[in-house]
Amino acid sequence: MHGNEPLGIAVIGTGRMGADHMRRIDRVISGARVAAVADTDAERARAVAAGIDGCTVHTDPAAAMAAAGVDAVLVASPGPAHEAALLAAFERDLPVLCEKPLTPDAASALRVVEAEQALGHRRVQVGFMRRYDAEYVRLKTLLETGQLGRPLMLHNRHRNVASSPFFTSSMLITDSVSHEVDVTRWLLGQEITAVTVHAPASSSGAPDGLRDPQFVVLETDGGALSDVEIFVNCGFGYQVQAEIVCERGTARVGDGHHLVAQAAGRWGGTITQDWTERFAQAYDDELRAWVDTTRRGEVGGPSTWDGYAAAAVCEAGVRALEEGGRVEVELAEKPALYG
Ligand SMILES: NC(=O)C1=CN([C@@H]2O[C@H](COP(=O)(O)OP(=O)(O)OC[C@H]3O[C@@H](n4cnc5c(N)ncnc54)[C@H](O)[C@@H]3O)[C@@H](O)[C@H]2O)C=CC1
Ligand SMILES: O=C1[C@@H](O)[C@H](O)[C@@H](O)[C@H](O)[C@H]1O
Repeated sequence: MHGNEPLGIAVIGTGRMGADHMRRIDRVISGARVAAVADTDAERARAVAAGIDGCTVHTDPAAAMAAAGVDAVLVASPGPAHEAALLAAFERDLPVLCEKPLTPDAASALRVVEAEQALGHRRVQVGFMRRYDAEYVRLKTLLETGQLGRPLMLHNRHRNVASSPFFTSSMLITDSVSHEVDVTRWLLGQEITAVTVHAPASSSGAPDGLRDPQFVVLETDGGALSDVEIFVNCGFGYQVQAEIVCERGTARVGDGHHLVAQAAGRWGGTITQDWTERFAQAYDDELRAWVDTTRRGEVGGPSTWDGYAAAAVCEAGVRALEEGGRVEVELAEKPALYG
C-alpha cells in the first residue's frame, strides 16, 4: 500500500461470512478493496469475486496472499483452517483480521500466539465483533464509569433459529458460546478460571443426538459468575441478550426492538433471524476499525491472546460437557506482547 491507495485485502474463504465481508469492503466501508480471494471451492470463489475489479481468484490461500496488490488478509475459512492461514500470513508479515474462533483448540491457538511472538509484533485482530456492537459498547462504557459498582453476575442468552447440519454438541460451546466467553472477559476485564455445563433434556426441535440447549457457567478470577443459555435450534429467532448484575444496579442489552407497530388490535415487532442482521452494524464497525488501524500501521481489537484464552475456556467447557462436573481452565503465561 502506498500513500492514499486503498488497502488491498486477500479474503480467505468466500462462504457466508467471507462473501458478506467482501460486500462490506466493496460497498460499505472506504479505504480498502478486495485484491484477491482464495477458496478450496474454486467455483464459489469465482462467483463471489465476479464484478470486483482486479480481484484475482485462487484455491491456495498462500497464493492469494502472494498476489499483486495484497497488503492484508481477512480469514473467513472454517476454524480448523485458520492456523495454516495465519501462519502463511505471518510468513509474509501481513496484518490479519481472523474470524472467530482463532483456532478450534487451545494447543493450536497457543502455536499461533507463539508464532506471532516470534514475529515480535502483533499482527492479528480476532473477529469477536460483539466488542463493536453499539449496545455492548454502551454497556462496557457504563461499567467503566463505576456507577453500578462491582459486577457480580452476567446472565447471557444466545439463541439461533437453527443449527447447520454439521453442528455437534461441543460446537454449541466452541462455535457459539465462544462469543460469550470473549464478552465476559472483555466486559469484566477478568480471566475465566473454571467452567461447568448443564444440559437439560434436548429440545424436540434439535437434530437427533444434539445436546441443545445447554447452560454454561463461567467462573472468573475476580469472583464473578457468567452464565450462558445457548439454544441453537430455538426455531423463532436470533437473540443475543445480556444482563449484568452489579453491587448497586443492573443493566441489560439485546432487548431492543427496532420497530414496534400497533394495528388491528395487536402490537408487536419482529425478531432478527440471524447474526448478519442482528450484528450488521458491529461487523461494519469491526471492518472499518481494522482497515483504519491497519492503514495507520497499527493493530487493535481482540488479540491473538484473546483468541487463545477463548479457545482454552471453550476446551474446558467441552470437557465439562463430556465428563460432567467443574473443569478448571489451564492458561499459559501471558506474553508481554499482549500487555
Ligand atoms: N463473527 C460471527 O458472528 C460469525 C463468524 N463465523 C466464522 O466465520 C468463519 C466462516 O464461517 P462461514 O462463512 O459461516 O462458513 P462457510 O462454510 O459458509 O464458508 C467457509 C468457506 O471456506 C471455504 N474453505 C474451506 N476450507 C478452506 C481452506 N482451507 N482455505 C480456503 N477456503 C476454505 C469453504 O469452501 C467455504 O466457501 C468461521 O470461522 C466461523 O466460525 C461464522 C458465522 C458468524
Ligand atoms: O459466530 C456465529 C456462528 O458461527 C455461531 O454458529 C452462532 O451460534 C453465532 O450466533 C454466530 O455469531
